[in-house]
Amino acid sequence: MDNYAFPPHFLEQLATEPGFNEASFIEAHQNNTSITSVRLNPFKLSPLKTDGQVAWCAEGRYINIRPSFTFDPLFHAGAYYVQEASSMFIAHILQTIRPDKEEPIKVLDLCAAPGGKSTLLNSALEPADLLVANEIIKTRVPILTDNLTRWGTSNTIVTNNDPRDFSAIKGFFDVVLVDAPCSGSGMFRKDPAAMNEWSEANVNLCHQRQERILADVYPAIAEDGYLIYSTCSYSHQENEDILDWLCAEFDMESVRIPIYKEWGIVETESPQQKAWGYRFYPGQVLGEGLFAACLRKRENSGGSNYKSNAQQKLPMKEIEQIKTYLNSPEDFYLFKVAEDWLAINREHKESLNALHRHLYIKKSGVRIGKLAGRDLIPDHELAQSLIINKDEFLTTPLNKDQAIQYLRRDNIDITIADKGWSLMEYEGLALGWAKLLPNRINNYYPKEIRILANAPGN
Ligand SMILES: C[S@@+](CC[C@H](N)C(=O)[O-])C[C@H]1O[C@@H](n2cnc3c(N)ncnc32)[C@H](O)[C@@H]1O
Repeated sequence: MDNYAFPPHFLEQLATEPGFNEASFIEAHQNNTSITSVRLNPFKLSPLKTDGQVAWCAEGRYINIRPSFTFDPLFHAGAYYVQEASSMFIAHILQTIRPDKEEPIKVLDLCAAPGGKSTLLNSALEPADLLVANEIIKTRVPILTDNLTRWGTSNTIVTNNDPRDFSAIKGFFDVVLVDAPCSGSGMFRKDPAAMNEWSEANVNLCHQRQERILADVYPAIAEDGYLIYSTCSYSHQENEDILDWLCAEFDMESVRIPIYKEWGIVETESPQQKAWGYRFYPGQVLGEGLFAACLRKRENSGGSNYKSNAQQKLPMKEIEQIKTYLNSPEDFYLFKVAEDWLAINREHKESLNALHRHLYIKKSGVRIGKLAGRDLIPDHELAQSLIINKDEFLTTPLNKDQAIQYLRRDNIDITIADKGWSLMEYEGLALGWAKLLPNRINNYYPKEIRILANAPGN
């Protein structure tokens, strides 16, 4: 942090926050030891070596020495997501409000790219639950879809909409996460240059935008449904003041989240409505700055009947063929978008139809591929999914060097005798497809996500 200093008045304001420890906060920002953490994919077990447990998230792990994730095939296979530890607290909130998983729920992650909290939420959901991950900025949608594709589940829909578009689907979601765009002071340690860009004027602008986003999405929350609100800012205006505004403006009650003292998280109360919030300060927690809170909606915003049995007419013969590529095909609703076949958990057919009427859908369930006569041209999503019936395809195990060659779309140093579409695997996890031919291998790893960087040390 040598060439950077906290913005004027920043520390004075923070010093007035109950539970804030100024000395440990300054030290955590000066000693330059950044903390690396990852979250394991519960659906894709791997031999990743880690060094410690994140206290508030079962799948969260610390890593002492930050490796090059770009050059780890397990990362590309979706075995884990590199995520700052404090953010993983959102899973603890979800578990608190949903202790049993009897009734399926619909969850919206409204500000979702690049997908850290979407994959976090998704890990805690069952196939019969639905996750809609939305991102307003079009250019940020591909990273979100790529990360969800790697995660492998088939109960997600990705949309590219403004929050106001969700006001049309009244009472649709049982849980809405608004991980709001904010002034970002919680990331000063990871990105000290952001200190020079921070301003009180921007905090005020963020506050206004946060109110607008929340007001827009509020009708989409079901009666008795939950709003989880989070920022990576320390500013009162973006945190407790927003809770006061939500409780005053809408019929919402604050939900208290159980925490252990050893976690180092500070519980706060908003000045007027006494709504609980949870603050994470570097130096006091093993993570970066975060604010999170949970509110329950008490009113009914109305909402129409979202049932729709609209069904595409599709050739039975093709459906039967597509089913052979899936594990438990009876669990899925199969449909087509242009020439591509897709599968989503059967329970989500009506939701998909309802959302389709109001939103721009960028990904739904798993894209299986195109039929070309009696052959399938398989999609990358199918390779990385949990629903693929691997018995229908060849598999080619790769060592680490070969996996990196594959992920670069380079030629792979390997001798093969087979012919046909093959899953290219590393440590038992699929990276993507290749077509094995008698004298060469056609590498079908998607160009857009191939490794471009030079290997460390080169
Ligand atoms: C804090 S980031 C989200 C990080 C993400 N939840 C994760 O865990 O990976 C906030 C997101 O809000 C989006 N955003 C920016 N302006 C917005 C707006 N007016 N309405 C909704 N989302 C917005 C940004 O593009 C960004 O992806």
